[in-house]
Amino acid sequence: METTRCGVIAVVGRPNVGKSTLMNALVREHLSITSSKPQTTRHRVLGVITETVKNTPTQFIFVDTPGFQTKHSNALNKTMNRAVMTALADVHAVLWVVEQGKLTSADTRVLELCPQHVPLIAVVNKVDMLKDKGLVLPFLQKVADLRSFAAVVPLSAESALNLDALKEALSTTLPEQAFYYDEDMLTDRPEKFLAAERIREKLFRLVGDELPYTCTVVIDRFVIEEGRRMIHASILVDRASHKAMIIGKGGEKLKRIASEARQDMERLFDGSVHLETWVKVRGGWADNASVLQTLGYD
Ligand SMILES: Nc1nc2c(ncn2[C@@H]2O[C@H](COP(=O)(O)OP(=O)(O)OP(=O)(O)O)[C@@H](O)[C@H]2O)c(=O)[nH]1
Repeated sequence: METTRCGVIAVVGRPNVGKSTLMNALVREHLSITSSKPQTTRHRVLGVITETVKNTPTQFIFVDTPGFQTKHSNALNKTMNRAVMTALADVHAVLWVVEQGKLTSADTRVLELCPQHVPLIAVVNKVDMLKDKGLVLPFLQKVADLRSFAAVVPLSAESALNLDALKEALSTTLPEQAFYYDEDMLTDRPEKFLAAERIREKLFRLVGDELPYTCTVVIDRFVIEEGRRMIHASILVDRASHKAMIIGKGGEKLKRIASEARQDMERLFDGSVHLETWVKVRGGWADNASVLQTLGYD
């Protein structure tokens, strides 16, 4: 039988270093949502890609994780931190992502959580931002000195620069074993989840920095009628003032959020989508563990 490699890889790092952008670039699909606001990622999302690397068919199963939180300690953040720890407990390799030129105590704290017995690769992201590429070398050395890494790989997730080098380094750390999933599998998440995430991404991107990170999206209805996905979604916010912020003047903002989210969904699902969205006020949900469970934060 032909040799194959397959493994689960956790993508960890402090908020905003580009973990979700990296996973999307690696699987070449916009699966995990991204924005310039820290804490965009709240759930574990699997991204799967199967391809031949160094003549060996290899299945990479990436687990994108929320950025590890050290600043706030509400129930939502505790749940997110637990998701990071769970992701790390049972993997074949770990990608620890940092931003070029910036090594903070939050980065090293995440590094300390990475298990010693699992191959660890340091990814130095956002190298496209460097005008003088020579500057990256001392930074790579600084990172390499922190621990015995299987590799230290500089790249740009956004510009898809040096991703092949990462896949090559990563593939050799994965065990020789049969694939876990079909070769065309992309994610373990259902369409309903991906739909809610698309809306949440637009919220993060289109509503200004004043948008409280506690707002969330719930899909109330998701049915397929004559090949068309009919989706009803509620955006849950803490206060009436947040609701006004999202709806915008004359409803313009909400219209744009829904329209851009619908277009993304049509691309992702490869089919027509009818989307209706409402904004509802539900106070204090980010601090309420049982509400979090109802909303699917596992
Ligand atoms: N210039 C540049 N920006 C990047 C790159 N990768 C990611 N970014 C930007 O960095 C920001 C954060 O990216 P995300 O992928 O959401 O980061 P994350 O680590 O998943 O963030 P959390 O969800 O907070 O944990 C976004 O504005 C991205 O566009 C890169 O290679 N180059």
